[in-house]
Amino acid sequence: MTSATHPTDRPEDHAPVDPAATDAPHRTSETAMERLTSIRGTIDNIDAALIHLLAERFKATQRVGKLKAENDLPPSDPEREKAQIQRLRSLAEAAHLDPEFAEKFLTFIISEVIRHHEAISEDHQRGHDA
Ligand SMILES: C=C(O[C@@H]1C=C(C(=O)O)C=C[C@H]1O)C(=O)O
Repeated sequence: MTSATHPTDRPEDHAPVDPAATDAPHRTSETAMERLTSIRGTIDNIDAALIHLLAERFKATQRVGKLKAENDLPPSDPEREKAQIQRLRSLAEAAHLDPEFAEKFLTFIISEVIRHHEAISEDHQRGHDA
């Protein structure tokens, strides 16, 4: 590979998000506690972003759950899940994240989504039976 434009070789796939994550020489005047506090600030921001992203994802999957219930579609779609797992595993590899962890994380989220879809479907059925 000669160029840096290959999808798995972009600089953003490798650059640390947090400049404080490196041991750059200009940071040596800081105490260890100052560095810890600074890095923890970054961790807190990332955790907040994860919560907001998950909230948006669940809003979208709730819409899918309603659509499926109204159209008699099953709560889960194993083929779609297989494709998502493959995609996230390769994104994880490119980002130097453990693909096993990425798969477990996605599987955990999807299992919660399916639980919601089953509940939406049962509610929908009950509404029609009443
Ligand atoms: C959201 C859907 O429903 C389920 C949940 C999925 C998910 O959380 O990504 C994927 C597939 C389905 O098992 C869907 O079918 O797209």
